[in-house]
Amino acid sequence: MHSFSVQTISIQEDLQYKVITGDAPWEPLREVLASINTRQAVFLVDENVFRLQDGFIAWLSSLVERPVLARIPAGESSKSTENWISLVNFCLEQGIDRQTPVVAVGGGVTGDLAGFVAASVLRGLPLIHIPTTILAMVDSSVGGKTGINHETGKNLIGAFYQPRAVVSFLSVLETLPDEEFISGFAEVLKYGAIQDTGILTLLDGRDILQLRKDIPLLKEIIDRCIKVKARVVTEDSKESGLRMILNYGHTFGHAIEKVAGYGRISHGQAVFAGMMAAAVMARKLGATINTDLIAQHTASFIKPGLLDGLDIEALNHAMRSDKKVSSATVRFILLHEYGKPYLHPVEDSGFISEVWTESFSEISASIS
Ligand SMILES: O=C(O)C(=O)C[C@@H](O)[C@H](O)[C@H](O)COP(=O)(O)O
Repeated sequence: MHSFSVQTISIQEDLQYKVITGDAPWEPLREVLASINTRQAVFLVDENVFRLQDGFIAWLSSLVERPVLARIPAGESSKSTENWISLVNFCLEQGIDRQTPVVAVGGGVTGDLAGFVAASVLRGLPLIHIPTTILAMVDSSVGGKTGINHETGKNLIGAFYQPRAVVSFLSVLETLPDEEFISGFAEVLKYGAIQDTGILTLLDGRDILQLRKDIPLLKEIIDRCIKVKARVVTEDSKESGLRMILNYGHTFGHAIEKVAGYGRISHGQAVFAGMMAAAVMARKLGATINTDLIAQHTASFIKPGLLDGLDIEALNHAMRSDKKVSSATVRFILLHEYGKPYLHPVEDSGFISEVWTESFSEISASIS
């Protein structure tokens, strides 16, 4: 028998990249594109951005000699194998090479799908994220999680694939619909719950939509979220441990999205409900948490009836495909207290069902 060893240090392992936010950071974006030294770029653009920001798209296209653009339909159901292969085909029809960057312009759905296209075409094209929603700016564009959904569950097909840069044009938030603006704040509240509890204090007693008018505070909150994410992903890029805390509310939330049918309940709404359920579970395990710091925002996320009719057995079944599952046991991110998250395995599905029932009742009571 012969054996040989291979030591791999891929560009993805050593990649350090900037996450830039600004009203209109055109110069940093030009520098990123120039560093890739290519005349062509593939822009994969959220259809809502095309509709609401056609001038912005025209400017972006003008940054390269040979831009090619494809639209990505809005909504979580766009994260499908059909759309993935359609975009792969589009890229391969453009005469690209391994230096041709994919530029993802849009929200979380666009970033996840376009990121997975970049990760898979020619075994990896340079990726630049230009997030246009709060959710994408503070969360999905940072950290390299890319992928699409499977009938079994959310984000079950994908890759860890880091971008060359993330460049956020805060000016595009002006046309972001209120519902999308609020949805991204589920991830903002998540960062407050798991690490930067000052974020919860900043939002305490505020209507989230007020922040549309308080730009300095909005910028501070966005930067504080990115700072938390950048630190966690730097410490644990492949989610072997610490990074799981970023999944707070998601074990419940992803099950809600799947059972409701992708797109009926937004990721933000589902994660908000998931954080409420995680707080119920933590309380039942003995934690004393002032849930009002999050619960006070319930009416912004959950409209009456939104969660009605979700079958608890189906929710429990959907959880079993969560990527934090180990040895067939579902594992939750819970809080000892705000800022102190931990990973907790639960084998008793009856206990999980009780948590669903109690949290849906609490949510319903707080919005009736
Ligand atoms: O970046 C991470 O790690 C996260 O878990 C961030 C989440 O907010 C985000 O929604 C992510 O896409 C969910 O990841 P998944 O691995 O649970 O599919």
